[in-house]
Amino acid sequence: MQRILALGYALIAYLIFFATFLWLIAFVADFDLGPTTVNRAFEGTGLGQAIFTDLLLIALFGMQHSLMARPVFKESWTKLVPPSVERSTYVLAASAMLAILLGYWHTIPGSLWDFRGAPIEPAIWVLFFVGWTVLFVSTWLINHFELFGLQQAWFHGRERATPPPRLRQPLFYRYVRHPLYLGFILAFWATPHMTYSHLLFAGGMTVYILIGIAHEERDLVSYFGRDYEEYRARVGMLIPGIGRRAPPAA
Ligand SMILES: C[S@@+](CC[C@H](N)C(=O)[O-])C[C@H]1O[C@@H](n2cnc3c(N)ncnc32)[C@H](O)[C@@H]1O
Repeated sequence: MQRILALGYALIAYLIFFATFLWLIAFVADFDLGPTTVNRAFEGTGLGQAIFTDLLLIALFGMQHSLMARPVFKESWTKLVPPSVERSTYVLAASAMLAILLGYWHTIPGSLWDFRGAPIEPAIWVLFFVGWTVLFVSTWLINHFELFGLQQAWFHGRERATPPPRLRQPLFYRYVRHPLYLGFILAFWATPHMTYSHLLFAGGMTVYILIGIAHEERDLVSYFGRDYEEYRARVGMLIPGIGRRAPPAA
């Protein structure tokens, strides 16, 4: 019974995440499909309050992600949450924080560029969708079901131990160490209409991604050791060949 509950919980967490993620895509694209978009959210507050609120929302989102993903945090809270649904609980918390970010976003008036209707507009949309595609494919290259907590609950249900994570370097991972984050960055910046609202979102999230990479790589080095250090010395961070780190001492 407990195993079926764990699997049901993992599935619900996955579906909630999926729905929130679709909202994120529509939000960034400024498609009126979800409750808000980057340019059609809260209005009417002063500029200072809007910027402060948006930066606070991004910071809260980043803190939840960074804190809950750390091994030391996982170690302590798996005393409360069963390990089989630890990742699903993370996914659920991340979806809640994302929904808060998108739902309470404050629109900022004005724009930096506007290529809507210009010949370059289709190329920008292609880049936008390439970003989401790279991101989605990268989840499968890492391990889609493990990333979203389904594998852990499934293995628990079948009374099998979850296999330990492996250092993966297929396809995009041969050229950059963080293709999934690169996909986010492309999708956030490739817009035909860069409003100041969108600029704050893209800029704030990019800064968070760079901070997240530093934390993630620290954990990857401590888990995979020399293998990750060698990978990091050979492969660029977000752009091929750029952001390689000094090789480990022999
Ligand atoms: C949201 S994914 C992002 C992966 C990667 N940073 C990227 O942008 O493609 C984060 C998880 O992937 C894991 N991870 C990152 N790089 C990995 C690799 N090369 N092989 C296996 N797992 C990796 C991290 O330990 C973390 O649990």
